[in-house]
Amino acid sequence: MVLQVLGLLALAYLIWSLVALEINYYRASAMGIPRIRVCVDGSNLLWQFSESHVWRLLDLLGLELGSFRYTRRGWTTLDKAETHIRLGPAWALVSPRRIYVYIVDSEAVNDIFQRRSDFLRPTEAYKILEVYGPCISTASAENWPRHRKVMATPFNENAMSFVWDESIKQSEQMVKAWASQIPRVAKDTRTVSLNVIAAIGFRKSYSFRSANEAQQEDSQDPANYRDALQMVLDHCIMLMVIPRKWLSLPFAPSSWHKVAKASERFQQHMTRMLDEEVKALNEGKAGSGSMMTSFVRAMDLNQKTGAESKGHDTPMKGLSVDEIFGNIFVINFAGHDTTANTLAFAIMLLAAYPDVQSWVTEELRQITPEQMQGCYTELFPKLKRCQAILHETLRMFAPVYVLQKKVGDQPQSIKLGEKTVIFPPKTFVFANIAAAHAYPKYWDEPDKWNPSRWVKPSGNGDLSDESLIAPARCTYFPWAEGPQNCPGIKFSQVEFVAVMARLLRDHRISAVPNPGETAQQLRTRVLAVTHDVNMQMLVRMKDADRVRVACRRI
Ligand code: HEM
Repeated sequence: MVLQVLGLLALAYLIWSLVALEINYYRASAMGIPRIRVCVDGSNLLWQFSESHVWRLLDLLGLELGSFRYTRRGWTTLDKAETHIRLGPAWALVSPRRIYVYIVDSEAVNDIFQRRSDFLRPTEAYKILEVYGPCISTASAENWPRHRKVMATPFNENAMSFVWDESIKQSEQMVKAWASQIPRVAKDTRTVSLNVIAAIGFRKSYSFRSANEAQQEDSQDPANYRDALQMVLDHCIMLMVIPRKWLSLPFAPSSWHKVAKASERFQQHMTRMLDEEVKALNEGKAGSGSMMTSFVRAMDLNQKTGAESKGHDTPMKGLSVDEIFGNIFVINFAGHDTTANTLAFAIMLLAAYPDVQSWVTEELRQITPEQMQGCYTELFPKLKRCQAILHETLRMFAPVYVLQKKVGDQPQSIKLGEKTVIFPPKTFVFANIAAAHAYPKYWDEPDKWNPSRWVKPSGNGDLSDESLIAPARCTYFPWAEGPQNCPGIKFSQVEFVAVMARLLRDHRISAVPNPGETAQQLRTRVLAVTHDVNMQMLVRMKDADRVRVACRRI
């Protein structure tokens, strides 16, 4: 009986899905762009839990299932520009639940980015980021400018000097550790990135510990800010999906208790920092200069405005305490793995291309190691080849592979070449980063990692006269574009360039060959590891440790 009811329910669900799919397919026809049907929606919870197992099985069986491949999480990173080359600069993926339009056309993408209130960020998809409170990524269209305004100070040029110096310091320690061991590249770049972001957040420098050393010290109670932050970020998916009070239930596994403890510790650190900053502010003192300082100064502005405008319906300014905590978490979350993964990809690619290392070292030999600390303003703009490594790595391995926008209750139109496309209400519109970065119309030999494509030679052989090439608008947008772009652009650029400069000035990275492996086979193996990625939240290598890397002084 129970089985019969379940069977009937499953059948009813199937029929309902097919009908909904056909209705959406028909609605999408009004746009006049190519359409592809998929029987299951990527946001379906049951599918999200089973997706990786289903795909593991299908991969094992070697089955190619036509449009079903568009149900794999992060399929765009595998597809790159292939579907756009076949179907054109815009096409629709239609599921029983929604219509998703993928766009690669640079003018249309730019239009979408500029029209923030027509093409909304689907904040409901980001709600899980509210581990410590509401934040910029989940703010409504009206509230978002208030969050964004407060972000200006922690990312100003003063802060960038600090990012530069801390990144040089961390990479110095990393290179020293690497000289005496086989480094674990992806883990160690995470540590560098974590230490830099923790130093900015807490205005305190932490020593670099390589992954090999850190394995031996695994504390149950991460007492300091950095260790608590590390545990929180390492288990952020768990913290996003399981409420903290469940993690500390008596019968929960001890690993859950550990994560709950770290999360509580992190909150305690933020509360203490907040109290200290409020005290400093009330005493007319300068504060620590950390992110918290600027957030608290903005909070004071809010309180002041609130007091003066009693009885008026003045919109809130600055951030509430919950929003401060929420934003500190989201900045750490958004800034940590994005930069760390990009560094890891770049180091692996450099190991595959020794000639590119020589090219960069040529630039770096113009400065001495002693010149690096305290010289952000002078050095960063000079190091164009180091910046080129970053851009070319992000072109091929952007951590965020699509940018999601959503049409509200009114239809919206965009120009697509000569044509006008009208998106029905509630359509999801995706600016396809992975495709734009691999689109042959925008890039020569898009599959080739070639950092020199970013540098215009000087003509007189003088490296200081070289310049960086700016690609056409919205053909390259790893940090998004327009008003809602990434506030951490400069932060990540400065950190990346500082690490490259310190690493490549006096050292060479190489991949250790397996017995009997030729140089060509080795390069092919390293490149295969960089392309074997997983897309849980961001693009990252599944297992960078499959390539043993050596770092030697030159
Ligand atoms: C290579 C490094 C990075 C890349 C490729 C990157 C990329 C992006 C992208 C594509 C977005 C827009 C997401 C969306 O609209 O859905 C974004 C937003 C954001 N990023 Fe980054 N990011 C990087 C580094 C950083 C760093 C270092 C920080 C901070 C320290 C940071 C903080 C943020 C924040 C707070 C947002 C939300 C902004 C808003 O909602 O207005 N990012 N990032």
